[in-house]
Amino acid sequence: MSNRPVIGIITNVELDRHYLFPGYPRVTLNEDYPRSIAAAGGVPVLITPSKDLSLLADQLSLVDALVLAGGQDVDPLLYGAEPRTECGAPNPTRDAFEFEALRLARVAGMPVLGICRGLQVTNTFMGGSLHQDISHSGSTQRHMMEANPAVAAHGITVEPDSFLDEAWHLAQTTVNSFHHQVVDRVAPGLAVAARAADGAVEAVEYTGDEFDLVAVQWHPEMMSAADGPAGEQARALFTWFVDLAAGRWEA
Ligand SMILES: C=C(O[C@@H]1C=C(C(=O)O)C=C[C@H]1O)C(=O)O
Ligand SMILES: NC(=O)CC[C@H](N)C(=O)O
Repeated sequence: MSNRPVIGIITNVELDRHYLFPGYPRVTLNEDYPRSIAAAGGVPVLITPSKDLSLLADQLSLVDALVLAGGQDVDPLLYGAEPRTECGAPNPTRDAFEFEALRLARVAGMPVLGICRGLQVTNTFMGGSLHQDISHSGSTQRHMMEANPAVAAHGITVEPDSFLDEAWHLAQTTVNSFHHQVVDRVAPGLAVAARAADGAVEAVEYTGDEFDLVAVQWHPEMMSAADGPAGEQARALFTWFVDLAAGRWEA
C-alpha cells in the first residue's frame, strides 16, 4: 500500500463532440488536476459521476480526500431560482452526485477542495446561491479571461487566518479567472476566505468542525506548472491540501 494520501477527483461526464460517436457520454477531466495532486505528493484517483448514488460511499471509502473540479453551471433550481437565459445547461447527474459526495464527506470528516464549479456547487449544497451571470452581481470586472490559463488575471485579497493565509502567508495576490457565474448569497456555515476588488467571492471555507471544506473560484491546477510566484502559489495550495489529507490518513 502507498503511504501517500489518496485524493479522489470527481470527473465530468459530457456528450462526445470530437471522436467517433457524437453524443456518446464520455468521462472528461483536464489532465492538470491529477498532475497537480501527484506533484504535491498525493495519489490522484478519478471518481466518475453516476446516477447510482449507492456507489459513492464505497468509492469514498477508497480515498482520503476529495477534489470537486470545474465544469458546468449548477442547476439554479438547486438554489431556488428559475434558470435564466444566461445560465448554461445543467448536468443533473453530476449535481446530485457532488451533493451526495459533500454530504458523505461531512459525515466521514473527509477534507474537500472545490475548484471553480467546485466552489459554486459547495455554496449551493450548503444553502447559498449564485448569480447566474456575473453581470447580475453589478460587477464590471472581467472574470472570464481568454488569456493563457497559467497567467494571473486579477488581484484578490486574502482574509487573515483563512486557509489561504495558512497556505500562503500572503494578504494580497493575483489569480487566473475562468468563470461567468459568482456567489450571490454566501451559504450559512461558510466564511469568505478571499475576494476580488469588485467584491466577488474568490474563496470560501467551512466554519464547522465536521470536516475541512475549502474552495476557490480560480483554477490553481492550471497554474501549478508555471514558473515564478504564480506557479509557486498554486503548488503551495495543493501541497497544503495533500498535507491536510495526509494528516487524516495518519490518524
Ligand atoms: C464551464 C467550463 O469551463 C471551463 C472548465 C474548466 C474545468 O473543467 O476545470 C476549466 C476552465 C473553464 O473555462 C467548461 O469547459 O465546461
Ligand atoms: N470553470 C468553471 O468551473 C466554470 C464554473 C461555472 N459554471 C461558471 O462559469 O461560472
